[in-house]
Amino acid sequence: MSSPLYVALDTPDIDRARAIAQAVRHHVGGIKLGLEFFMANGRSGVREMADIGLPIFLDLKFHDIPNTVAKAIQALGPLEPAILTVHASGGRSMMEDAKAAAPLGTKVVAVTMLTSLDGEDLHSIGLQRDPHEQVVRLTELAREAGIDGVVCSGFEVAAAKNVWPQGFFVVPGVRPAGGSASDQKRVVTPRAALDAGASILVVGRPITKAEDPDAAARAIEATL
Ligand SMILES: O=c1ccn([C@@H]2O[C@H](COP(=O)(O)O)[C@@H](O)[C@H]2O)c(=O)[nH]1
Repeated sequence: MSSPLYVALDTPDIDRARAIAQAVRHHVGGIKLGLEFFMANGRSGVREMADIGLPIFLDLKFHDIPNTVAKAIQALGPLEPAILTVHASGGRSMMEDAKAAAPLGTKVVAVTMLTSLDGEDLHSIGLQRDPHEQVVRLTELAREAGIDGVVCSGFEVAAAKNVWPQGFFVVPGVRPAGGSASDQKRVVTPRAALDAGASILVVGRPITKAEDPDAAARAIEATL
């Protein structure tokens, strides 16, 4: 069985991204490429990374009207990413159209509440729910829209799975015990995220900023 650990290669430097991917390739299940990488390297950069042979998670977090999101996803179709992301707060129609536009083998997952936010942040944008309620509500909406799963923190994944037992659950905001949270606010350990029901874990800086990324990935894998 392939590892549930996906490494987030958040760099605009494709040579660096390739070098880290090559170093950790035997200890991760896939590569996550986000906005930073995509804005610098575009579709050809994604193709080059796909040549390494690991599944590609293209995390561009689309959030726009349904037509625009669907057309953007159609344009990415030839890349056939294993996973791509939209924001659940874009609404049910947008998620439905995103799924319809995606290649058959691509999982479409919706970000519920960014792991860099906490309850106070929710209130500051006018939402009175707590993170747990917000994640559960948007998970229900994503399930109703017929997409494949959601992104949430390790704190809410068990509750999300409870309302959607067949869903696919992506958990970022993952830190080895004692690791620096940086800009993340809802953080759990890899083991805790998996025990709570994560389908895959996304880990970036604890691996990419380590002196020895391969050793860091191995150490995380050993806890799973
Ligand atoms: O809620 C979310 C959704 C996506 N992310 C992405 O995951 C990685 C996390 O990187 P770290 O360096 O391990 O913090 C990053 O690419 C984010 O864009 C997230 O953190 N939270």
